[in-house]
Amino acid sequence: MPPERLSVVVTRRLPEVVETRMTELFDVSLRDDDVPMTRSALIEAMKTCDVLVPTITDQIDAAMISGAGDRLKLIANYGSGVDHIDVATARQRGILVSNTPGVVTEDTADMTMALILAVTRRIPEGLALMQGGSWTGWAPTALMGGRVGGRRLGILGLGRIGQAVARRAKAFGMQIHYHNRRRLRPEIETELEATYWESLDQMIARMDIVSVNCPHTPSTFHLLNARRLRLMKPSAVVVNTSRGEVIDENALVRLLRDGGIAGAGLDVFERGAEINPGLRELGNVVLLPHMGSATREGRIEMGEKVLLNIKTFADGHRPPDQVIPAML
Ligand SMILES: O=CC(=O)O
Repeated sequence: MPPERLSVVVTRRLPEVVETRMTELFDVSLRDDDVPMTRSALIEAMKTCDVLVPTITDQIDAAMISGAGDRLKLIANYGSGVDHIDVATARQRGILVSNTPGVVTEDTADMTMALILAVTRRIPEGLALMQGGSWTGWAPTALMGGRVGGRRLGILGLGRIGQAVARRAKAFGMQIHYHNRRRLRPEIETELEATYWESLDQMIARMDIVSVNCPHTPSTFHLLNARRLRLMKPSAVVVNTSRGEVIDENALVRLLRDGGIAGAGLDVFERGAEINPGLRELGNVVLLPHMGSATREGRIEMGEKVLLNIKTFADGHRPPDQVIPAML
């Protein structure tokens, strides 16, 4: 008898080639529509499948993991961040968790640069002028933004994505500064010409642009709180392509409204798609719908990573991208 195929539940629509390969390899349940599964549907699925493939739009909390069936052995997340999964409870229950790191690095760094340029060079205002048909021609003082070359960029979290941002920013002539839990090896600092700041407070008080590139964990929740945000220069700009929870969004809105900082570029929000109405009313912010890793190539590579994690597990080994609580 051929070995029984793993039963896999995928919570969202994935790129077609990924879904096709899933179907070839596993006994897979795919979605017809592309809306998040309800909590009760997820709970039901977790009682019967061997592998769950969730995304950031699924909250997989302790109660759901504790109530999962004995069959559930692997939560193979489609995405790099796993802050929506209670990894500690999964570990206690002997359920493995994996993610898709690496393949989102360059695309997310590109989007970070896009946000930095969009905010500092006022691209959305230019776009609105053109779309509104009200542009009357070149003018010496129209839509003057700030030059990025020579500006100090403070990267919060110089991991894979942070380093990719640093390489790009260096090519734009920016000065690279960073704060990280651990100082990086001297050769990396030399390659990036990056200055390390042990004190986040001291760093952000001196930066022209602050880029959030650390993951959201209990220790980075509201790392940029009201007090820290107020340390920033009034001319400074903050961009976030990581997770909304790292910034106290209400405090940020207040600060932007009062002119405490010059602008913000946000691809992620504290309450997901529930955008703080205050943010939408501000002229000095650029908002994107969490599309940092959204390239066709990247989304397929994420799927390939999920497939490899499940396949390796099915073959009796640990998934290559296993996440354990100590990593968070
Ligand atoms: O935000 C996207 C991811 O976590 O991969």
